[in-house]
Amino acid sequence: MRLQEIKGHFANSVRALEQAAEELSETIDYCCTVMAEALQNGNKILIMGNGGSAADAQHFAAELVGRFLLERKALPAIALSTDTSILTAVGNDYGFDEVFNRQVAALAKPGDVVVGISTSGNSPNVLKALRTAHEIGARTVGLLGKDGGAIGGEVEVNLTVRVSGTPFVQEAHAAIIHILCDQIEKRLFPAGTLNV
Ligand SMILES: O=C(CO)[C@@H](O)[C@H](O)[C@H](O)[C@H](O)COP(=O)(O)O
Ligand SMILES: [Zn+2]
Repeated sequence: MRLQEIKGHFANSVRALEQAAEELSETIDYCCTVMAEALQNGNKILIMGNGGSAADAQHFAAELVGRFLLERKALPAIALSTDTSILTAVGNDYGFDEVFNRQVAALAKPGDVVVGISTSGNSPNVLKALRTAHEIGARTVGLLGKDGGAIGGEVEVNLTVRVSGTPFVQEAHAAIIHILCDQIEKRLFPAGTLNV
């Protein structure tokens, strides 16, 4: 019974990856172009999400500021889920729906890329911040799940892994983040040295 459950989880995860490969590869390619062009123009990438997606936001920013596989210069990316003083001050004083919005209002510039990660596509704090990003003139990307939710209807680049089950969506998101990092590095640093 337990082994069936374990294998069932793997099977659902594989299905989420297959769905993403089938339906999202072209949009992922376009997303890489948007991000690579922004970085080439001196803009930055801001990334946010709640819970497991907060961890994904940090993971993505770390790969860009540090490195994914290529030895190359640092790339500007900030996870908006990391500063406990900002999160607690803004959450306490203005409410939880403001924790990312306030940071986007402070940091985003026209031409930056603002990425919202949400498995439901409905987290109000992510949606609000993406609306502000759009008003500022930043490009908006949604790394989403299920039916894409409210965020799916508003972002410029919609990467929705159309499966139910938060863990399986998150597992596909992790793969998409690695693909984005890989492609961004290869496009910006074709002569970069490989570190494996
Ligand atoms: O990692 C998980 C579940 O796998 C949770 O921490 C999950 O991320 C949290 O419940 C989030 O608050 C869900 O938000 P969202 O993905 O719907 O925007
Ligand atoms: Zn999780």
